Amino acid sequence: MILATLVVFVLVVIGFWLIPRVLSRTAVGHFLQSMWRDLEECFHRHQIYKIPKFNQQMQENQVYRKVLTYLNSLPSAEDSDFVNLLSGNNKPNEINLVIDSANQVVSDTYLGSQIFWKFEKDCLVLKMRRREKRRILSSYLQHVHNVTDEIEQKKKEIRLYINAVNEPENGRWISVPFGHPATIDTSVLDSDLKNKMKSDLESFLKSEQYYHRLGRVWKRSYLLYGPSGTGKSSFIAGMAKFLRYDIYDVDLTKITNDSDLKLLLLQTTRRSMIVVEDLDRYLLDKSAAVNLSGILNFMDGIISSCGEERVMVFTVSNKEQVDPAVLRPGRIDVHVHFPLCDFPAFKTLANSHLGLKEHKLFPQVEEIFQTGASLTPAEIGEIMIFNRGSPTRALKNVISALKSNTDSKVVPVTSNKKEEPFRLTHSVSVGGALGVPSGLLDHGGSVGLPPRLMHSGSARTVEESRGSRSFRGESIPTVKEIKKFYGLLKTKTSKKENIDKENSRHEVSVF
Ligand SMILES: Nc1ncnc2c1ncn2[C@@H]1O[C@H](COP(=O)(O)OP(=O)(O)OP(=O)(O)O)[C@@H](O)[C@H]1O
Ligand SMILES: [Mg+2]
Repeated sequence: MILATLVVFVLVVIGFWLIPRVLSRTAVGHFLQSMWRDLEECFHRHQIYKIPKFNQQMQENQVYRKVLTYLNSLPSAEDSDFVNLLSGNNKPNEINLVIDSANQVVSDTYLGSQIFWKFEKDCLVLKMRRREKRRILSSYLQHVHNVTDEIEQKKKEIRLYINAVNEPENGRWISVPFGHPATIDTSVLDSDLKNKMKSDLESFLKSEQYYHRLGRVWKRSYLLYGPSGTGKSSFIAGMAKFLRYDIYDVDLTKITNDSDLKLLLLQTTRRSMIVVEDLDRYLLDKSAAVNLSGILNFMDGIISSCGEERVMVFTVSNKEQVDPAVLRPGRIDVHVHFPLCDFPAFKTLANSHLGLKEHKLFPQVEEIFQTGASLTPAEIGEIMIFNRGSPTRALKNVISALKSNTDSKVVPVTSNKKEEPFRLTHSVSVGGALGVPSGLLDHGGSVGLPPRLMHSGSARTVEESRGSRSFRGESIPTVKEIKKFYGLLKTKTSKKENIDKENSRHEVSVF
């Protein structure tokens, strides 16, 4: 008797444990579940909303499109009975799951409430409990809108816009897909600084409500400053990719007057990055079509006249030469300094360009950096790329170029400007002074330099060739020569080079 009771008890326990598991994995279970759900819903009054595919003018209803995108992103979409597998629009290798629209019901949960979406012919039907609609309807629709926006933003192809001469058919901007490979992570900068920039951009993206609560327009401005070839433009590419914003690259030399500049800005879209490169050089040009007040109006005016969700980025070689009115808090929110290469940056470049984590020549390189020698990351990067077949030769050439830089150094241009007290400034300084080793080139000094650079100025000296540094009778390339050789030089205008080379500090100042 006791044994029989025990057996029954064990069977009951197993039954209770087993049956739900079996049911949850079988079609019978699925059927029973949906029956139960329908039965439960029978006891509630429901509110139905229809979202037609087309509006009264037979144009696509944007709400329908957004809801469809939202539904396809739900985890329950994957579990729905019929799912189509479709290739991506511009990416044939990508496979997307898309709910088959034939009479399917997709359920969603929001703030603890069950919501049902039904696909009908040319419309979507939203069903929710009537007593809950007041509590959740508007915030649920806002949630659908936000999620869809985020998905579309992620999928969006970034475009680069450049201002052309006015063409009535094409407008002021000509655009191309933006395929620059640089990211914030590939920039050789102090990692703390990169993280600060990322979190600054991230918090900007999430701050719409915050800005509006303060009565401020949702926008942020950045000043990237540092010598030519320190990675400012590449960083802009990284920022745009991080934000997934289009870039509007304003070429001020094509602007005819102040109102022309304003009109140009009116034709930009939200969620875009407006970039003005080399602002210092433009402001110094007395024949420029737009003067300082025009630029200030442009910096402020964009906010009110062209909408929100904009990031503005200005680059300058030398911040000291820019009128303080341009840089004041409110016009520029964040200052980012792009320094010359220091030893840690050199090691990062050696790792990424040559695959070197350590090398017997590193101590020599470090010593030379400690003497105060430095080159731009662009200069060091190009030497490494050119010699990537032989890391040792690459390092020897870097050492030679650094040595020549120390030899040809004039009195450092230093700034006495004091930081304003309320700035949050992050600094990483480059250190000391040590001797430079000799006899580092194994194949006659310039082996390993790009061929164009080997004979470009071999007979010239520093005095004869402005900006070209002489080393053992051979010319060491300037960044401009290297860029020209690799087709990297912009045709715009000549650049004032390496003005504040000795000021090798990373800096982010947040106002
Ligand atoms: N900090 C850096 N990190 C990674 N790459 C860099 C860095 N600095 C320069 N480079 C490389 O050097 C080249 C030139 O850089 P970039 O054009 O971004 O410099 P820039 O500061 O904008 O110069 P300019 O003021 O002359 O416009 C690019 O190929 C870039 O990849
Ligand atoms: Mg640049």
